[in-house]
Amino acid sequence: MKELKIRGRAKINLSLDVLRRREDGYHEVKMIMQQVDLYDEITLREIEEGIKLECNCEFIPVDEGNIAYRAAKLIKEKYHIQQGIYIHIDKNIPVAAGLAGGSTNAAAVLLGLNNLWDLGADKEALMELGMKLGADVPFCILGGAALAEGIGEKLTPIQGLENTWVVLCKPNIGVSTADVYKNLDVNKIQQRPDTERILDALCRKDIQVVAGNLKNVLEQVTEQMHPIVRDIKRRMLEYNALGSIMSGSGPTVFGLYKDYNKAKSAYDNLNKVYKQTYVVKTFSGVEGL
Ligand SMILES: C[C@@](CO)(OP(=O)(O)O)[C@H](O)COP(=O)(O)OP(=O)(O)OC[C@H]1O[C@@H](n2ccc(N)nc2=O)[C@H](O)[C@@H]1O
Ligand SMILES: Nc1ncnc2c1ncn2[C@@H]1O[C@H](COP(=O)(O)OP(=O)(O)O)[C@@H](O)[C@H]1O
Repeated sequence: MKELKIRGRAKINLSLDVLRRREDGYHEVKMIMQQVDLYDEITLREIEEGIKLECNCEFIPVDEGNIAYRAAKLIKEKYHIQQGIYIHIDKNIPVAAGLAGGSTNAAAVLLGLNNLWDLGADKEALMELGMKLGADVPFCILGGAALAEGIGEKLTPIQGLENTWVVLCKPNIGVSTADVYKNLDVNKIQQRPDTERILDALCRKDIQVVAGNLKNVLEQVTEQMHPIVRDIKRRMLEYNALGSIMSGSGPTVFGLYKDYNKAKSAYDNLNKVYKQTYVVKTFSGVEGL
């Protein structure tokens, strides 16, 4: 019976703009996504039949409610695979945090099973399949850094933030992405990110300008429900972050640092109050870098 281990990494949004609400309730976005080296480890092991999932974290579903389970089901159906699969998720990424924890598990299952079963699907085909599971799944398959448009599935790979320290801090609350989008009034967005400016600064590797222009239009919505988000952001800046915003629909707030000692000091201070605090590097999408 074959076995494979694969990492599913978290993402942050360096910018997040919402352009309009579509008829189907989804929103058209324009956002800059960046993977970070905080990951869940997924083990895939062949079994006789069916799909069996286990996770070291007791409060996420282990049946069809788990997006990784649904990813395995989808690929088994699409490629008419009879062989069963056991999935183990060793979870490090906080749940319902705005870091694409579930999406990255689904992406890892699609990438891993394609490999384990020699299905020969290219990344594009897997991304198309991933789209059926969630808007963030295609990016988690692509990896690295990208400009995401459409509902998040139209991806253009870009120069990302290299060798940058990221402090992530999640207060002890979970946020539903659907609720945040529901509470957003697209006509009342006051300040939008200057996406082109950030893209240009990324190309020039000018982290100061990137950090100075971070902007997420969902922040205001989540902040209203959970004012603690504003407080963490204020503290992140107090602890010398070059820039700080909320990631995705939140509630995780991240800060960018060039200097490890400053990042570590911010981590030490925030970790005294918020147990789900991490200091990690940006991830370029290539293993071993
Ligand atoms: C906000 C973002 C930013 O990267 O990330 P997270 O906070 O989830 O990490 C994404 O847009 C989230 O993507 P993802 O979490 O995959 O969304 P899905 O599971 O497809 O959708 C969950 C719900 O969010 C809303 N939704 C999602 C994406 C989108 N472009 N417009 C929406 O309105 C829909 O109500 C949908 O039912
Ligand atoms: N493999 C998974 N990992 C994390 N959460 C999952 C998973 N499968 C299903 N979920 C559910 O999806 C919801 C969103 O979790 P998550 O993907 O971590 O949020 P976000 O997209 O904000 O990062 C949670 O309520 C959780 O119970």
